[in-house]
Amino acid sequence: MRCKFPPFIRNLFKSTSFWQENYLILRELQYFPVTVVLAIVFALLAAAFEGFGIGFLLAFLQSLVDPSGTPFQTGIRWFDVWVLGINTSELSRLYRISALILTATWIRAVFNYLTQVYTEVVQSKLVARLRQKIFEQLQSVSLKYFNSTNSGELINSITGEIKSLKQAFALAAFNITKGLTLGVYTLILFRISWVLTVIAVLLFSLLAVGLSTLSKRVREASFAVSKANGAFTAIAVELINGIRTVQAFATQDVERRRFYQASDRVEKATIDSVMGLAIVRPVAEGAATTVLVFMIIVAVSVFVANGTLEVASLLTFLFVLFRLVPAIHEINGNSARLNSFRGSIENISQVLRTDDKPYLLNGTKQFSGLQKAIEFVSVDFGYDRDYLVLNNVTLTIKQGQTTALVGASGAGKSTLVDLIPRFYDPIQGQILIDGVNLQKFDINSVRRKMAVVSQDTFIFNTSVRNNIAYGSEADEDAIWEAAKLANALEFIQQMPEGLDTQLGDRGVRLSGGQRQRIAIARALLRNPDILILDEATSALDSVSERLIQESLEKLSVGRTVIAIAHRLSTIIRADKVVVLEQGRIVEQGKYKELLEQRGKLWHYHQIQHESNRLELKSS
Ligand SMILES: Nc1ncnc2c1ncn2[C@@H]1O[C@H](COP(=O)(O)OP(=O)(O)OP(=O)(O)O)[C@@H](O)[C@H]1O
Repeated sequence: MRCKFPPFIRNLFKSTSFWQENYLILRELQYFPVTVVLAIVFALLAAAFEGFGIGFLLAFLQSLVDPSGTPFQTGIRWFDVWVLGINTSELSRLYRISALILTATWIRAVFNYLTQVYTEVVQSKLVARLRQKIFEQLQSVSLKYFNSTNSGELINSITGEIKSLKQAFALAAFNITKGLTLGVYTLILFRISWVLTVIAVLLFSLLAVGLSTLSKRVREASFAVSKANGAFTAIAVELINGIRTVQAFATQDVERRRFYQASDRVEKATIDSVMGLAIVRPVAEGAATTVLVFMIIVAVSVFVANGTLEVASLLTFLFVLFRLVPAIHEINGNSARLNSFRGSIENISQVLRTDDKPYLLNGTKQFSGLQKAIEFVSVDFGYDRDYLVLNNVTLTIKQGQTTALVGASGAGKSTLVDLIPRFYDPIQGQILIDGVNLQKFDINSVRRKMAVVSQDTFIFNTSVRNNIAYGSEADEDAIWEAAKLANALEFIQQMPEGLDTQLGDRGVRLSGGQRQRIAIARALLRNPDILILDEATSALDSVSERLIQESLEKLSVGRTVIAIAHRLSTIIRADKVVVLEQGRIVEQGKYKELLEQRGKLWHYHQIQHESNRLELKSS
């Protein structure tokens, strides 16, 4: 079981604006609290030992400058006597202090190492969790979201932006550990001379305020970098996916321009961001060194001159200050770089946000199989609220029957079918399964009883075997049997490695007809209750068509079939034909009856009959 931070710690975090800005990312840290706490504890210990080292250095300098003076003491009796040896000789004390400085330094080095290791572990765990979180987000969000989101931009978020976020986290972790050391330095300075420390803190704070204005520019530029990267990835993905079309249309010049422009925009945005970033470091270094020199002058000319500061203390003060200034440089530089990653952090937060995305509210009822019918009751649907693609659709799809959908391109056939696996939900009306609202069902239990066969079926870049068995745990024999029933046996056997042949990206190594037969074999293994057939629109040769038709008939036996038909010849035997026109059902009934009515179906029939006749004549 995973343990989380106690509620009071979570509430403490939640109230800060930093937390609110980064909440969606930082909240993932709660899933590995032990690692986070260990990283912080090691960082604290490293800082503490840095402090001890410097404390002992002060003792060392005091012993050097004033060997006969009062020996350095911590106030802890046993430590002062046994470890510091306050009752021993000057030389022995010097050796003991040197040994302590060395011990503190080595222990600090070990804790520094552990801090680094643990922050790396936290980073990697955080990034892994964020990737999983994005996966879960993309799985749970409704398909509507993908209609309005560019896949290239999402790819950029999962790859590039996540990588930047990891870098950002590394910088933040570094700053926190350095910040702790800085805190220890300030405490030491405070002990040596509080007046000088107050002056130093004031001056460095002023410096930090000045630098934050510069950092703001970097932060803004980072948003432009993220945006340009997203747009560039989108164009690159589109170019690769559409390479055949680009070459076929000889539009390489247009695409080159688009690609180069997007690439130029990334370059420009990155240069802008880097320019802003580059200013911060030299300005910070120059200003900090000025403060440092000013502090030395004040310390020597005022505090040492009037005797309020011993030479040993001054030396330690300056030593700490010399260590402090580069630490401040690093923190400032890192903060500026961190700002240059703000765009990426914002980008990931945007993907993870749940309040601005459409979600499918899942039901709990388990679907065990269709008993009576799927009913559409006065269903309205539109991808945009102001344009209905389905208008007042009322339809009964009876169990065990074949229902065919016919209509012109764009009439809404695919959309109607997409509402059954709840890719989208109706805007008005409802869909009932055996009299129960579809939304009451656990949607995966419904989807598991469904299969879709179309020429667009997605083929994964893996073997024929894995593509056929996709979503089922079928054994070798069952896969061969499905391939045989799907009339895919012959071409699979002819492939160089049979079932183990890799099908390439999106199945590029398959013909349209072969792809469809793989889809049929896949559907057969799934043994679906409800089968959706989206007939191929592209022309297949008559042998392929016959093979596919034959295997579809085998697949359809005993199932509830919803077929989107483009060729009327394939649906003559359907139990019901539904004619859609501009999202409305204009006719439904048996094929023969509808023809006799001489309505819309008859009209389509005439057109197809005529074109078939012309085709025959020309051949
Ligand atoms: N994802 C989408 N986002 C926005 N509009 C869409 C989307 N898919 C389809 N449409 C629109 O919805 C309408 C119906 O499309 P649909 O794909 O359902 O028609 P169809 O009858 O299946 O057409 P075809 O026979 O050409 O496949 C069309 O006007 C189409 O532009």
